[in-house]
Amino acid sequence: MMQIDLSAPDFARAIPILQQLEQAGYEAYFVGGSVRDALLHLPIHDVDIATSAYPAEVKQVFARTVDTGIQHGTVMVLLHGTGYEVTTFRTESGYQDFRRPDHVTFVRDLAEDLKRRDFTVNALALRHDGTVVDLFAGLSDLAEHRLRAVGDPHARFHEDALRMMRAVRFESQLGFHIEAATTAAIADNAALLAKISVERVASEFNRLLLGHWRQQGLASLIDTGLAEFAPRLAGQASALQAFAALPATPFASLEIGWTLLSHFLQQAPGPLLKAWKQPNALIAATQHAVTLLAAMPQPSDWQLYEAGEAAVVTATAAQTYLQPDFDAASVQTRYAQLPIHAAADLAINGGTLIQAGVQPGPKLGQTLQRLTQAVVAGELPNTQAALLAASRADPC
Ligand SMILES: Nc1ccn([C@@H]2O[C@H](COP(=O)(O)OP(=O)(O)OP(=O)(O)O)[C@@H](O)[C@H]2O)c(=O)n1
Ligand SMILES: [Mg+2]
Repeated sequence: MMQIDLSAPDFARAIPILQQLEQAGYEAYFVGGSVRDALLHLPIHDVDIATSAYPAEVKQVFARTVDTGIQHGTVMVLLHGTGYEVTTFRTESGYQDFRRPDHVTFVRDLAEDLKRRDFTVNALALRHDGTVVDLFAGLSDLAEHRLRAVGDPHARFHEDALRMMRAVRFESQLGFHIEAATTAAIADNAALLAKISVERVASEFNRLLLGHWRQQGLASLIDTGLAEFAPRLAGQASALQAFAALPATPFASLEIGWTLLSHFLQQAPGPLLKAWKQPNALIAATQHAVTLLAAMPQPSDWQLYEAGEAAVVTATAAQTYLQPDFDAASVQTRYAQLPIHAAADLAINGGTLIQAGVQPGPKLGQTLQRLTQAVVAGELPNTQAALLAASRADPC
């Protein structure tokens, strides 16, 4: 049996939980993504623990627990200020909606729990002494960077269709490839993706966009037909192919990814990102960046001013994917050197103009806009005297 190093602080601090469960006569293991990531020498997060103890038994073993998901078998154990999810070994059945089981049954056998998991590399269990339980050749799949469904891939994707998106996300995130039978099952079941909530699909897609092997993840998304069942990607194979063929450099932000996707799909970011239920801040940021990207490679000073700093960073980065010799730094420097960057930087405002005798109303707004443009263009100095003089000379 293979041994792994448990000195990573996240594991080390949780080991007493495994030990206390064993001392009480139960089995307990680290399971899921933390085991996979530790074996890959990647940073680990959310340590999941699985145990043969039933929820009521877990609560008897530990002084401080919180019922976070007791009907699913999960009890949160509080230790040194951290909460650890401890979940009873379970089997699942039903899945009439392709999203979640109708019934979960608590079991005492680790094998029963591991065999309902999605991929072999996610079905490893790690004991407190560092031994790894590997019932489905997950270690050799891990070594070969292979994603393989546990058991029958069709069954796994029928249980939870989101797993198909997880596969392409892991591909992008880990640089693994999906083995043939698993790929074929995704292609056969791609339509089930439509059963999954947009938020869950989007969460996987965003992680795919940010992965270091994005090209591979996108290629599988297209080749398996999954993209046909994702919001606004149906019928867009050639635009997606072009997007997937962008230089492999990872996107430094979601904004860059969505800006380029919107560009290739020729879809306005508003409706595109709303269909994906993305947060309003990401939608607004992408809208500004897409507008500026359309003005690349030579945006005017005014276009840079209107875009604002965040969109300048995003759009210049996006342009380097479209035009490898693009000089992003010089456009960013031009932005930095603009005389003003926001209305608040202007030496006058509406109130100053009214005090100087300009009538309130739409004309006032137009005058302010013209003065702002003149300052941004370097045609007027940003001083109250110069701007007031110019407002008096303003023809309208
Ligand atoms: N649709 C899913 C989601 C999760 N799991 C199982 O539950 C574990 C934990 O799930 P989750 O935290 O969502 O994913 P991780 O694999 O841990 O990956 P990460 O946390 O890095 O996203 C997975 O490893 C897998 O064993 C599963 O079988 N099917
Ligand atoms: Mg996890």
